[in-house]
Amino acid sequence: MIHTRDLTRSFTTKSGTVQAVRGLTLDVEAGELVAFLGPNGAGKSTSLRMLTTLLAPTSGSATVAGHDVVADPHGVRRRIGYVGQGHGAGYGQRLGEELVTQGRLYGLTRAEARTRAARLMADLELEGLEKRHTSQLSGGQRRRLDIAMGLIHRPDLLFLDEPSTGLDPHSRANLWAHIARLRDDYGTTIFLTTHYLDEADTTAERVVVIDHGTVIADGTPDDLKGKVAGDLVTLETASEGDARQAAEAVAAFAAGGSLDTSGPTVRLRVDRGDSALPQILRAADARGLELRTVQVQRPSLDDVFLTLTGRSLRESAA
Ligand SMILES: Nc1ncnc2c1ncn2[C@@H]1O[C@H](COP(=O)(O)OP(=O)(O)OP(=O)(O)O)[C@@H](O)[C@H]1O
Repeated sequence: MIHTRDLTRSFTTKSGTVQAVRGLTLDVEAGELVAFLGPNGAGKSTSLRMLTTLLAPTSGSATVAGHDVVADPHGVRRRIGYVGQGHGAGYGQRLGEELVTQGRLYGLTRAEARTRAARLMADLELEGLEKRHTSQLSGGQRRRLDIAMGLIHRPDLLFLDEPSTGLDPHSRANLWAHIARLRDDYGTTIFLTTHYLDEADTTAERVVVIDHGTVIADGTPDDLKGKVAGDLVTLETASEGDARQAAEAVAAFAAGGSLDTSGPTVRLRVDRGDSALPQILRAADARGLELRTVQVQRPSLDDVFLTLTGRSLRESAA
């Protein structure tokens, strides 16, 4: 559905050339729900703008929904929906009219546009708001209207740029449920950016992390947590001296040497907590060390992000 090879984009500014995207190579298959993550300035928007034909690449190639973004931008546009960060809907119209007008712009007949609008209003819980002016909608309703606008022509692929930003937690949860359902009910491929890693974690089955214009990680949230951050094992011993001994005993299990002690507590990252734990317990036992508590925590996607980019996405969003 999306195939890019060495896609680059640079900008010439007064102070020199900015390489916004450098060699993006990516394959997304039909029906995937992919979260595209990266710190500020990583090149997400520039990539999205190239994939949606709003910006020409400097070099490299990309086919989106079967059409080349440079040779056949109209072909791409007919098959995709794009919901940007700003609101797509105008302010003067009523919600129902807005959707029908959008459908007409995509070449649907008025009857088709009406049927489709009614269906989308039902799917996105906008029923009963048909006559409401778009300026009188809540943030969540507006965002769902934006998504309905992006879907009116039944695209195979939907790009969403920060779909849930600015919404309260309840509306965000609702919106994500809608997004996941779109994929499940219609097989729509979804490619989105977000600053909410916990939401990407629960909704997207694939996460692509970009930094400095290139992909630095690509996998399921679980893969990335295992490979990149590792599980955190916390051992609570009886004393600081015991902690030092325990640290020595278990040092060999720490992935990439990530082990620290603080007071009677030892913390280490391991590739897989479930298989490392019995070995850690045996090693402590062999030295006659008493462990008061043992905890294994799966890392969050934020831990993965921090390990990969040296920045938390929350910091970078601030
Ligand atoms: N029109 C432009 N002219 C010059 N530089 C640009 C232009 N657009 C983007 N850039 C630069 O390219 C780099 C990538 O920007 P981009 O907007 O793609 O990042 P992003 O990952 O979307 O960031 P954010 O999360 O802040 O939206 C940044 O250094 C940015 O300043």
